[in-house]
Amino acid sequence: MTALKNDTFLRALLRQPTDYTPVWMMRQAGRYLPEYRATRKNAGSFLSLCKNTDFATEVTMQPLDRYPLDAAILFSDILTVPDAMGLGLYFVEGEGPKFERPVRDAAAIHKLHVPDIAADLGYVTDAVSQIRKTLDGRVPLIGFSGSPWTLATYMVEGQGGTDFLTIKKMAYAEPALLHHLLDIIAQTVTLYLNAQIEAGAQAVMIFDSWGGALSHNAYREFSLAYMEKIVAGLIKQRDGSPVPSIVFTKGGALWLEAQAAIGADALGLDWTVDIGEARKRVGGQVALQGNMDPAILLSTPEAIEKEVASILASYGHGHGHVFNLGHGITQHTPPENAEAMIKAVKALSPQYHV
Ligand SMILES: Cc1c2[nH]c(c1CCC(=O)O)Cc1[nH]c(c(CCC(=O)O)c1C)Cc1[nH]c(c(CCC(=O)O)c1C)Cc1[nH]c(c(C)c1CCC(=O)O)C2
Repeated sequence: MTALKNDTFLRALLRQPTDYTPVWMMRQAGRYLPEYRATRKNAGSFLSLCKNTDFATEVTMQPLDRYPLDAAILFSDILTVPDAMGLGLYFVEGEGPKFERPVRDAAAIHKLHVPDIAADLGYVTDAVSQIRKTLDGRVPLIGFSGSPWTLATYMVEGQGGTDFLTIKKMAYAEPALLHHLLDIIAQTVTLYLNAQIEAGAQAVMIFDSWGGALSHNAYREFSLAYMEKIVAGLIKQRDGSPVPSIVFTKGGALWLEAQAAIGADALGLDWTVDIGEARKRVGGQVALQGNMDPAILLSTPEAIEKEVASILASYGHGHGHVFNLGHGITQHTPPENAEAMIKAVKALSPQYHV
């Protein structure tokens, strides 16, 4: 494989010196880009974009061809994992992801097993290999998965964005049953991330999008403990290079100290926390990724530059910061506003690295 021409992102995750603060955006390949909407139309649906290697590669590259980003992220979805477990993923336009066969009781959960990654998720690792070839060392490729807790919320509730009462009732009334489910998912996610690493992923991110819905104690028991197991099970690249890991609990900024102790290299931050404060709390242990409110990208280039300057200044001098949004970019973002953010990071960050 070609040597990396730009390893700024990987160095920042390992808190090594860089010349500037690297930047990428969660959901950087997506509906805010007209070229994404065109490819999606050709593919017919979002899932056929994910399942076709050429389409997945094409949309992964689209934001990189437009902007000077420092990382690529595999185009896929966290819900490929429960789909591979047989739950029947589908998308309803305007309503988001759903499952035909949610697992709500002991009978359904006891029927689940760890899928055969090569057979059932081979389309994902094929995409990883093809994207690596297409990138040709331009920037590193991020592989990803959902956290066991976040995947379990979709599997038990049957859809996202609910009040989580079905799964929370299970957590409090039948904790052993939920632990059994989380354990199967954690085993699957470990194998899945390692298969992505074998196929060429150079960093991995675990999206715990719904961890913030848990209580202080339940978060540790039902979400963080499983992410800790996964991180401990991750392998290195074929050539022995480390694969930095990023753990992102949306709504989890109150618990950064606990997150910093699980062995991941970096923590993702949403916009509810001041990044300078977060650095004071955990910066000696982990790199930090974040944390601009994606809604700021709906404003003006001037407002965007001001916010970029404020986040960079708050993190301050030194290494270990990866600039990103605090959650995925929204589909209503004007592409030129994303460009204004990326350019501002490139222009304003070198002063913090001298
Ligand atoms: C919770 C979650 C999901 N998927 C994901 C998460 C975790 C991150 C988060 O909290 O947002 C992760 C994800 N989903 C997608 C990526 C691709 C890589 C990237 O560019 O970051 C990643 C990393 C593509 C996608 N995943 C999805 C889209 C939009 C699909 C489309 O083209 O219609 C994209 C680009 C679909 C999806 N998939 C999911 C949701 C809630 C939706 C949105 C549904 C909607 O808005 O209609 C589940």
